[in-house]
Amino acid sequence: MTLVVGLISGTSVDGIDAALINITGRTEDIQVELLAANTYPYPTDLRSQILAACKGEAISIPQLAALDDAIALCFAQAAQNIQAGHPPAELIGSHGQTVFHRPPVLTSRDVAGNASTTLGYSLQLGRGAVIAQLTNTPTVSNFRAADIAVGGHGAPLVPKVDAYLLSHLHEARCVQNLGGIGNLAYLPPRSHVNWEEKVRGWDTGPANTLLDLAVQHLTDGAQTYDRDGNWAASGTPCHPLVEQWLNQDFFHLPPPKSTGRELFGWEYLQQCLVDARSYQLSASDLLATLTEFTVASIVHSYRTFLPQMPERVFLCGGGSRNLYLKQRLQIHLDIPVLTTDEAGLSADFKEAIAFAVLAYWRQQGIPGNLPQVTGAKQAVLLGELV
Ligand SMILES: Nc1ncnc2c1ncn2[C@@H]1O[C@H](COP(=O)(O)OP(=O)(O)OP(=O)(O)O)[C@@H](O)[C@H]1O
Ligand SMILES: CC(=O)N[C@H]1[C@@H]2OC[C@@H](O2)[C@@H](O)[C@@H]1O[C@H](C)C(=O)O
Repeated sequence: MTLVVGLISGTSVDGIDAALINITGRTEDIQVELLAANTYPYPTDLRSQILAACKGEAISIPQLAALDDAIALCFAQAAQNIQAGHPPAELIGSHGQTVFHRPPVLTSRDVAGNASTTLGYSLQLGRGAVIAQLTNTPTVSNFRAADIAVGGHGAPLVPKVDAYLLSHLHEARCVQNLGGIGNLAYLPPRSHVNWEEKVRGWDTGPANTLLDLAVQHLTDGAQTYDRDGNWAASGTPCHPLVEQWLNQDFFHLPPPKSTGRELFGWEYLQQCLVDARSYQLSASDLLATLTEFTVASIVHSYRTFLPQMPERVFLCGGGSRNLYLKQRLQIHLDIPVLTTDEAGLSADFKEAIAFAVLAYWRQQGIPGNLPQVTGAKQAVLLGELV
């Protein structure tokens, strides 16, 4: 039994998700017990600085260093707070805060069809050495770098954890994360020969980023998201606009693929607002249309790139609490749409749990990436252990 803390702040930049878990077993036989979980919001000023960096605003190297350590300090505090009242954790897995993500780019193809790509780059702030020092606990961080160095996207990394915690003996499942960005893990039945090799995963596009930015725009910053999707539910989606937005190259790229706020961020929303003008949409229609865009991008991704449709879909991430989004997905997919809570794994804290498991695998010498998901040349140990 190993007690591990997992920490992550995702692309929504809404705060640090922390989970304290007990791990037994290794891969096929791994089991996790969630002992404590909480979200610790960033101080407002720090969140603004992070969002500015994500937006691509200029930042000097001394400012970057200060931001890195301010984030590390918050992560260390979260690690300490989540352990209150429990025996001390043996290990911390800290994803950190993504401020930049660039997938590998295809540069050329030779006559035999072999692709040449530039390496991707993904920057997570909140250095692990500082967290290890402040918490006096071995810490694994910088999980994406090793996968990227062997040609992968460095994302998504959670599908291997999903595979061992959420796959079913006889049922093909999808786990759909609805964070700032959406991503899926396709889990074939475990009874299939070599089922692990048939696991798939990729980023589906925006989940909540555009919706959140639109709500902030419509309320002059008074609200940050559409609670339960109530506002969008009072509108009507504009289907021609959704079709137009789905023409974006990203949705037609075959996996492996990953994305971030660099593509589906503030500038993207500005273009959506311009496009929406010709349809004279009300605020609620705009939110319904952006919600439908998220739903359509997921459904298109499943129908185009999955080897077969799953029998059930399990949602996780903040968007799984958006009842309107969930309802629209259910209607379009026409298969049962549940949350991972209903499969025994917290929908709100699954990513934090996953980074605790990935840290544990790093310590145990077990690779954490799935090459068929990230596009890496090989399976590698993920993260740096301090
Ligand atoms: N009750 C709710 N109703 C509607 N939306 C919600 C609700 N709760 C959370 N959300 C949405 O979920 C978002 C946060 O989701 P989450 O914390 O999973 O994202 P993240 O982990 O930052 O992103 P990613 O997985 O892309 O890294 C919020 O910004 C909000 O849009
Ligand atoms: C670079 C980065 O932080 N990517 C995140 C983001 O948020 C969702 C999606 O895009 C996913 O690819 C990834 O996160 C999860 C934790 C993953 O690696 O599986």
